[in-house]
Amino acid sequence: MSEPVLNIKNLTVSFPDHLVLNDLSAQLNQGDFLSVVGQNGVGKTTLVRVILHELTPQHGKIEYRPVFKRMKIGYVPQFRNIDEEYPLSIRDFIGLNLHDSHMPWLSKKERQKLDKIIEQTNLESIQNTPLGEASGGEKQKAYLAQALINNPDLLILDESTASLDNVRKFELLDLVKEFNEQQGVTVLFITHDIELAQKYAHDYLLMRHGSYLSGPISEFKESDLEEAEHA
Ligand SMILES: Nc1ncnc2c1ncn2[C@@H]1O[C@H](COP(=O)(O)OP(=O)(O)OP(=O)(O)O)[C@@H](O)[C@H]1O
Repeated sequence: MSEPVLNIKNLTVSFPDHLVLNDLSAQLNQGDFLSVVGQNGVGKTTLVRVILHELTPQHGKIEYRPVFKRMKIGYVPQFRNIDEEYPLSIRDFIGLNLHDSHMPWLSKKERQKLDKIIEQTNLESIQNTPLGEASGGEKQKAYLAQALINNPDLLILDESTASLDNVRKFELLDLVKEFNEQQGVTVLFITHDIELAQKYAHDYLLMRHGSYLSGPISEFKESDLEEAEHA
């Protein structure tokens, strides 16, 4: 049986004017690919902020496993345009997440790590292109490579495929799937795109205003989402 990575226990988060997360519990095991779905404003980003320690819940907690080491989390944000003048190449941008040495330049080991992730994400031919000149799909791949370079225990995709066309969405998620299946990277995929969740995720967590449904993605019912939308 696979090991738990995140144990979300009875999380409650409220802002001064309203309750956002209401006694939410969920578990993520090593190698899981969980899609978090739900209408705007149900608290998906709030959940990510709690996982990233940016927000403290009023009640409940998240247990990170294994407990004896600091969990490494890779994060791929939603696409946003990067200024054409942005000075770093795709390669240098990916390398920003390397922390092994205190030197301003990369060690041989770090360069090898960088070469490997660039190869694994199919960015070799454009690695020296300025990030600002890359296409939307290439930029998201660069974010993915940067998130994966330190072999994270958990990869969070926060609407990372939104505003990409279908071909680029599939390209990005095919890569994520490879890392999930071949290297056991645990994936938390926040999306509004149910078809994409059904194509790639193993399980779902449907967030509604104050109540939650979860299970294998094969058992996800569109009607549950509609019910949430009309609640
Ligand atoms: N810092 C804050 N102060 C007050 N209210 C907040 C704060 N952050 C989020 N909210 C509110 O909490 C609710 C949940 O927001 P959140 O961004 O988590 O939802 P979401 O499910 O990620 O939505 P979307 O799909 O639109 O990104 C929203 O009503 C939002 O306005």
